[in-house]
Amino acid sequence: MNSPAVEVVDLIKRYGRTTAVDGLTLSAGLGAITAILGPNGAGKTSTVEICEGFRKADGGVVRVLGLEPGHRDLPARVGIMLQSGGVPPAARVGEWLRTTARFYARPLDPGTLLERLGLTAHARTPYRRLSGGQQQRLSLAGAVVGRPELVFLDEPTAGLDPQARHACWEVVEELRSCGASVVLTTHHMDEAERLADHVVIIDRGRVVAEGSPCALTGAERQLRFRARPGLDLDELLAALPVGSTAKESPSGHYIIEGHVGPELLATVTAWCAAEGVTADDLSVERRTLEDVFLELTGRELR
Ligand SMILES: Nc1ncnc2c1ncn2[C@@H]1O[C@H](COP(=O)(O)OP(=O)(O)OP(=O)(O)O)[C@@H](O)[C@H]1O
Repeated sequence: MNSPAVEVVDLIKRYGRTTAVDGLTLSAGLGAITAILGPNGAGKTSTVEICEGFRKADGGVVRVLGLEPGHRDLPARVGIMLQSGGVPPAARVGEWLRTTARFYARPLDPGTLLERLGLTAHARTPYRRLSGGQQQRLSLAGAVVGRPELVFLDEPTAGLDPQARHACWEVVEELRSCGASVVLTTHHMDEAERLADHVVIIDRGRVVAEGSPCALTGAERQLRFRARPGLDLDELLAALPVGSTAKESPSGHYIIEGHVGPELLATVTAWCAAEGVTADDLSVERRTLEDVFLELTGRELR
C-alpha cells in the first residue's frame, strides 16, 4: 500500500509554557485534498509549518512524502503557500513567477497560471503594489507553478472576493485531478465541504474529529425555519415525536432534529398555524460542516 502524502504521529509543539500541538496524529492521503479546520489558536499553522520544515517539533514523528521535513529532496516536490509573504516586495509579478518556474523540471506555464488567477493585467506590477487579494493569488501561483506532488496551502482564500475564491478552488481541484496531494487549512466551512476529500478538525492541539465531509455531517436531516424570536419550544416539543429536539440558535432561527419525515413536518407546520406563527424559509437539510464544527469546538471566542 502507498504511504500517505503526509503522516503526523503524536506531534508535540510548545512555545514556552503554551502547548500549541498536544499529541496530534493525522494523515493526508496521496492524491487527495485534506482540509485542516480548527478555531483560532488550535495549532493548525504550527502543525503545517512543522510539516513544511519551517519549525521544529518537540515530539512525535512527521513524514512528508515518506521523508523527514526539511529533507533536501522535498523543495523540488512540494509547493508551499504561506499565509503572507514569500515574495520579495519589489519583484514584478510575471518576472517572479517565471523565475520561480525555472527552479522546477516540469513547471506549469506561468502566463497561463497568471491568466487563470486574473493577474495578467498586473504582470509588470511590483508585488508590494498589489492588493492583499492579488498578493494572495500570486502566492498560490508560486506554490503550484512547479507542478508539485504535494502542496501546502495555509488559508488560501482568506480575504479573497467570491470570483477569486472560485478561481482558486478550480486551481486546487485541477491539481488533484493531476494526481497531486493537497493539504490546506481554512476557516471557510463551505470551502472544506466543496473541496476536501478528508477533513480533520483540531482543537487545543488535538484532533477532535476526522472523515469525509459526508461522514462528518452524517445522514441525519434537520428541519429549519425562521420565525419571531422566543417561541415556546417546550410546547412545540410536546407535540413532536419522542426523541425530537428543538433549539433556537441564533435568535429567531429554529432547528428541529430527530426523525425528520412527513409526520414531523406536518406537526411543526400545524403547530405554527395554531400559534399564528409564520414559519419562513422552512427547509429540510442535512447538518452542515459548520454545525458539526461548532458542536465539537464550542462557541466561545479564542
Ligand atoms: N511563535 C510563537 N510563539 C509563541 N506562541 C505561539 C507562536 N506561534 C503560535 N503560538 C501559539 O500557539 C498556539 C497555536 O497557534 P497556531 O498559529 O498554530 O494556531 P492556528 O490554529 O493556526 O490559529 P489561527 O486560526 O488563528 O491561524 C496559539 O496559542 C498561539 O498563540
